[in-house]
Amino acid sequence: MELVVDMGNSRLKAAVYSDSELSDFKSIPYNNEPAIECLKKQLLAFPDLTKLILVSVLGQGFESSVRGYCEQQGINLIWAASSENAQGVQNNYAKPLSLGSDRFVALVGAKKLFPNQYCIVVDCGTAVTVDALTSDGVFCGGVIIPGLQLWGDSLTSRAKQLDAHELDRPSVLAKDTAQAIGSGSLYGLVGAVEGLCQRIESQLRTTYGGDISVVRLLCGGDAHVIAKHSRLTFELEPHLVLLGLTEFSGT
Ligand SMILES: Nc1ncnc2c1ncn2[C@@H]1O[C@H](COP(=O)(O)OP(=O)(O)OP(=O)(O)O)[C@@H](O)[C@H]1O
Ligand SMILES: CC(C)(CO)[C@@H](O)C(=O)NCCC(=O)O
Ligand SMILES: [K+]
Repeated sequence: MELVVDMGNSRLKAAVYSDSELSDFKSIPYNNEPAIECLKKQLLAFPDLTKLILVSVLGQGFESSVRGYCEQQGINLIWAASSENAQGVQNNYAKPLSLGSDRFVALVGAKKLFPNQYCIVVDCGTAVTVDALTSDGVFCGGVIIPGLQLWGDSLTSRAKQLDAHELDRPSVLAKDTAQAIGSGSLYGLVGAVEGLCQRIESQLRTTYGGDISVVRLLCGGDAHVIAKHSRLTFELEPHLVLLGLTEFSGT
């Protein structure tokens, strides 16, 4: 069987890929463990693993560890990474290889779901990325902002009187500190995502024509909560990166 794995900054996300379907979704925080140990534990749970398709934002040292481990265990590893042009996506970043591989793979996933559409891909993880893709599969650029957890963390780590934030009681008329920070984080991020989508859309219309339609896709750990509170319409695809990884299966 094949496994697709997305090694993010805080969490491992994985799914089994067989018969063109994804199943057995997992999202496991690293907590205080090295990411490689977390990955090894997951792999041990699949003794009949034949192929591992993996994307990582964890750098060169992590990549070497994974390559070494897979070689030692006889696991066929496919390392999905940003490139100038692959899987139907043309990467127009100034330095194409410096684009986060998770962003590239998410764009590949969007291209698979909406092959002939302009797309905006919003990935809501530790960081939030908002990326634009033309109907021809050209990645035209995007932005990076802090993710939901970081909005609150940045305040609680820098302001003495701010010590906690709660995201589960959102109100713009919050009546205690934790609720005020949590609500500010949530509605602030929702507003930021909406504003960025609208700016990108108007730029796409200026460049490619006023009559184009643009699909907005939302993925990542906080996709549901952002979709729930946004007034814009999104295609909710929480596993877009894992879906994008399946396109690397034959490579
Ligand atoms: N099981 C969970 N427990 C707590 N928070 C979660 C959980 N799953 C997702 N989240 C939320 O998801 C966000 C992290 O997103 P996600 O899991 O997509 O990526 P990540 O591994 O943290 O980061 P990256 O963007 O680098 O992939 C956090 O802000 C958190 O609020
Ligand atoms: C932006 C993140 C952290 C999102 O996971 C990741 O894609 C990354 O580390 N990117 C490298 C820098 C870039 O994409 O420009
Ligand atoms: K991610």
